[in-house]
Amino acid sequence: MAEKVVPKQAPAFEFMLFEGDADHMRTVIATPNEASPWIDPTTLKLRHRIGRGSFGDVWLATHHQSAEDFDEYHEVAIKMLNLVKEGNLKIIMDRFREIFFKCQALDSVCWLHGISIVHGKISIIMKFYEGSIGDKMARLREGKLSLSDILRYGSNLAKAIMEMHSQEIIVLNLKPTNFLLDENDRAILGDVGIAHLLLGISLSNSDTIHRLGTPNYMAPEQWEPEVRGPISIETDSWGFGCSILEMWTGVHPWSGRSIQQIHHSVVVDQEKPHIPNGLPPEIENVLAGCFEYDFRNRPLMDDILRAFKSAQDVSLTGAPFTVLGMDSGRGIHHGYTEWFLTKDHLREGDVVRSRKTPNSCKPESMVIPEGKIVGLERNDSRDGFVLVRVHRIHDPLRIHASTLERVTHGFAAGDWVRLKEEERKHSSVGILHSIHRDGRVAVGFIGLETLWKGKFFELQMAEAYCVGQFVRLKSDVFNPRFDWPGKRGGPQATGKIIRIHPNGCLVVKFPGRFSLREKHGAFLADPAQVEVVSFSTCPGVVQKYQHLEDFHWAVRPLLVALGLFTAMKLGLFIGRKMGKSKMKKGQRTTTPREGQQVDGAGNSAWLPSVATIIRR
Ligand SMILES: Nc1ncnc2c1ncn2[C@@H]1O[C@H](COP(=O)(O)OP(=O)(O)OP(=O)(O)O)[C@@H](O)[C@H]1O
Repeated sequence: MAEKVVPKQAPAFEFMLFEGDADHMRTVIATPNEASPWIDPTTLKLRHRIGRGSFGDVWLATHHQSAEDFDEYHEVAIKMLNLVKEGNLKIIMDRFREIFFKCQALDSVCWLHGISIVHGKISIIMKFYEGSIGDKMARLREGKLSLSDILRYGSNLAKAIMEMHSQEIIVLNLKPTNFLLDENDRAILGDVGIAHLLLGISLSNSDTIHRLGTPNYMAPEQWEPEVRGPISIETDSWGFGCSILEMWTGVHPWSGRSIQQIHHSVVVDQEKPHIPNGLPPEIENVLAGCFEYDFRNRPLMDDILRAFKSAQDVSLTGAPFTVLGMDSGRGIHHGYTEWFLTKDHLREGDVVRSRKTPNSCKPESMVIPEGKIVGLERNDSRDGFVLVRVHRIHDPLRIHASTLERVTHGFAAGDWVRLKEEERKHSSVGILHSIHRDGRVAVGFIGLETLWKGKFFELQMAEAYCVGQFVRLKSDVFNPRFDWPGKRGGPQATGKIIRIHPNGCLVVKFPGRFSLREKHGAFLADPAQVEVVSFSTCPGVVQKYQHLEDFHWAVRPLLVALGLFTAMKLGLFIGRKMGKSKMKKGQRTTTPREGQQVDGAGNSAWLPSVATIIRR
């Protein structure tokens, strides 16, 4: 490829820098007396392009440094990001500076030299590595890696991603071409969270999907994080799982499908990538967890690393593979995956209550409404029994930790909460994802791409919703966040909750509406904008009947038919009675045939009135 040399002052560069120059940009990203990741673009010389991805191109370049007594240069890789709107430059630079300093301490993550603006594009300057796992796979005949390589690289990468998560960076773009290899054949995480860097920022090509990751590797919540999200560290578990499958099979996940088809499979149909046979059970089990639709049910990188390390140990000793974990049955425990249950470790002194079944609105059925942990059977409460002291029971109860949830400051993960101060940018009602013992909380709200972080005292409990409930828009909501269908002869339709996203977004179907167009369609609702409808809260018979119609569109035609049938029967019965009584009195005035006609006439008089009653 032709060698390119960066001009000292590229015109596009000046244009992108708010009428300024490189010095101006330096002041934007570095405050006085602070080390700066800024690299003067005139010291960079582009050699040739080595990669082209959805976030931009990667170039091999040289970085020149000189002083009076020395002049040296070294090879670097430069990721030139796609153009961003001018107003967003400072935000990205600020975010990069944060990532830059955080990554300096991480040894499994691509070494960053700094940032610059080359040809008007934000350019991340990195160490130049040997190549990527994607490149290595491309060189192999079937594109597959050996199991020992997969286990080794998998451990390297899980550790690297864990390091990123510990710095509160979500990578979001995990795939074999973003896994670099160093001179010791160690896998290094090559993407330092560029998608995270661009969260909430519109690119000039307005391609939002590519802003959020690479479609084949994207988790369900990654497609529309404000609506079906938020994205969280477990979003990376999905991308990691897809990458491991690709290394094992040599085939891209969802290979041959268009972006729209992948979206439909992953988000609408809730399909999971197929896990072929032959992987160690630990790996198969942890990968199955990576593809849980609700990210809270997925394993954390810590769990993934443990599974890879254990499989690596077993494969090194040559012993047969065994399954580790809570029990050999694995999978779902009372509606929660083992990965969900092991996220919070109980400690002595914790206040606990019985864990609700997922989507349950009935806390009153709890075995332990409130208790305090006074002992752990093992030091690690992940997989064991705990002793719980319950008010008015003399001896502590021995209970399995997985059936309990921690209550801190009155809140437990999974509770529905409302912000005390209304927020315009996002819904004020959401689902609590975690509460630390020191009162820090993380909540999923519609309208936010990531978890909202704050303190417990900013929240109050909100009404809980569950699957199967009927809801309608509140009467004072004139501009709902999402479209809501109207009702024939009434203002708002009532729908049934069929799913609840981790941010509290309700997925609602309208079984009371017959529409071929909407046969498979579902609507979304903001929990802050709807109210529950039930028989007990419907005032009066008419409203109760109306609610009955919400259950299925066939209720109304069925009742009309039933009404007509009853009316006919009643008409015939009365007609016959009247005929008989007239015959008894010897006042037969009509022939039986004529009598039937009279009955029929009586019927027709009944019909409209019955039909009117049945109609609302
Ligand atoms: N620091 C680096 N050192 C050496 N080669 C690199 C480096 N970064 C990237 N590459 C090379 O560039 C290739 C493509 O990288 P790039 O990140 O552009 O593509 P991508 O991963 O498909 O896209 P994107 O990350 O934008 O979604 C990699 O497979 C690797 O060969």
